[in-house]
Amino acid sequence: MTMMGETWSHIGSLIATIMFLWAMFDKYFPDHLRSTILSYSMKLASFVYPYINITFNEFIGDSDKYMHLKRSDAYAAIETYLSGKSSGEARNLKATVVKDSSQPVQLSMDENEGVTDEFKGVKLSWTLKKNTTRTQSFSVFPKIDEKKYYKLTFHKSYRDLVCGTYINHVMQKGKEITVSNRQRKLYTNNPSQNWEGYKARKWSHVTFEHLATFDTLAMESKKKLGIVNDLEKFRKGKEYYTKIGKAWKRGYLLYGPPGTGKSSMIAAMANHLEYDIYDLELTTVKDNTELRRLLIETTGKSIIVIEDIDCSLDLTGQRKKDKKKAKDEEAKDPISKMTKGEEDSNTKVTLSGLLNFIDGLWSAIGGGRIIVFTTNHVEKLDAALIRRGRMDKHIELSYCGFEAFKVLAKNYLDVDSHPLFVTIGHLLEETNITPADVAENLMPKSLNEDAEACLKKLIEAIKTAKEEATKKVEEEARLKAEKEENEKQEDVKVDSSLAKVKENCVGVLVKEDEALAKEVKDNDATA
Ligand SMILES: Nc1ncnc2c1ncn2[C@@H]1O[C@H](COP(=O)(O)OP(=O)(O)OP(=O)(O)O)[C@@H](O)[C@H]1O
Ligand SMILES: [Mg+2]
Repeated sequence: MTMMGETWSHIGSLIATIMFLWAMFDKYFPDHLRSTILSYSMKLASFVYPYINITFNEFIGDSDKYMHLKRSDAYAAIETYLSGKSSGEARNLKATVVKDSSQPVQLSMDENEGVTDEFKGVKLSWTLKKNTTRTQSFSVFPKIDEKKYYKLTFHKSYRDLVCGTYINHVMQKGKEITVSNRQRKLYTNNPSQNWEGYKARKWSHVTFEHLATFDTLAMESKKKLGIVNDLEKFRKGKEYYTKIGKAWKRGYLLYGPPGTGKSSMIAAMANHLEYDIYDLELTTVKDNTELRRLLIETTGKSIIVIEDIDCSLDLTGQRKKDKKKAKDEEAKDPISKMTKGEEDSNTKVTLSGLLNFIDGLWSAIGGGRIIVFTTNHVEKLDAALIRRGRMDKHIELSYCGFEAFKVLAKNYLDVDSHPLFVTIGHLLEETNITPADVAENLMPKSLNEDAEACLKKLIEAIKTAKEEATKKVEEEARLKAEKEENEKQEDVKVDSSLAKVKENCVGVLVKEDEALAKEVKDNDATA
């Protein structure tokens, strides 16, 4: 279609141009005849060449001002969309190195090559063209100006389909391919003393390569499905959030004992949504201003994580502690404290600072953002920090149940069932053991260790954990009883000393009374 189309295009254009010029410049043509000829020349051109061409330039903007030229998003999307088709069809290909992509070398068709595409049964043709013009510049050598563009050619009867649906489809698919090829990043914040200077950055990043997914995550399937659905709703909810006038963000609080999968779940979320992760280490953030500067630099489609929020900062006690410290210091040096006290509250990341940024305007910039806090001690957190609306979903990651064990057995040993599963099921009902410990025991330590050996190893580990837990409970009960006994004895001691004191007091009082009575008697006698 391309070669033939090109030929007919030229013939059609030539005939139409001749007729057009003839009608335009022949002064003997009356006006009405001239317009009839013009209309017929267009129809003839369209009959000879019934195709429509659309061009997409590589650069958009003011071509006289190179600084103002911008690579067109549409061109980039078309290039990505066609890259798969080009490598199969085109004979001359061009290889480009793409940074931060899972496919670092992208193949696209070279200039003057063409590929065909099919959409809803309609055939379309794409060609890559280049216009080269020479412009005189101040330099001795003329400047060569190259303009590349994609040309889309299709039959005129599909104008509505192509303009209405196909072009959008190409843009969307192109962007989707870019996103799926893009390697995701794990960012960590740099201490602020490294923010200034050449190439200084607030965030450093590495390629995010955690392999955890919701399939490998061990937890009850119903709970897992609930979380996946919630994430899906969020991902597709851009319009909904816009409609209700809320920033497109969602907060998750993950809580539970160490080794129950909080960090693994964050990785699974990022892999599911194909989002980047910003791992925010709050202890290295000096104050609220720094926190704001860091958050403003985060991009959309990302998960901002603050792990162990209760340890990162004493968020609840911070203000109380500051006040106490301020009071003590003020007592020692009242004058200097007048200013220093105020300074203190500004030189820390405070709970209210953190809340402001979670709710703040920055979160509305760009694409969707997820904020995740993790903690081992949910009871320690300030209610304001985790109230619904800030942390929309609270997810408890808990000890390993039978369902979670089955996921781990499948992951680590590739077994769906085994006679030992029954024993393990009973033991797990009675024992608190983390998925991390179960996983550790299920992992074969040598080539000779088969599934059964690993399951037996796990049974032993659960039994040991059970015994240790029983011992711990007994020890705790013993300590409690001991403490109570000590307290009782203390009480008895206190009571007896109180009684002695009372006795002494009574003795003293009686003596005083007797002395007083004697004095009165003596006085009376003298009188
Ligand atoms: N629910 C789980 N599903 C699958 N693997 C798990 C799960 N929980 C723990 N693991 C395994 O244990 C390891 C430690 O888990 P993870 O780091 O996610 O725990 P955590 O809850 O974040 O612990 P901490 O509170 O100490 O940060 C993981 O690398 C993973 O192999
Ligand atoms: Mg963790």
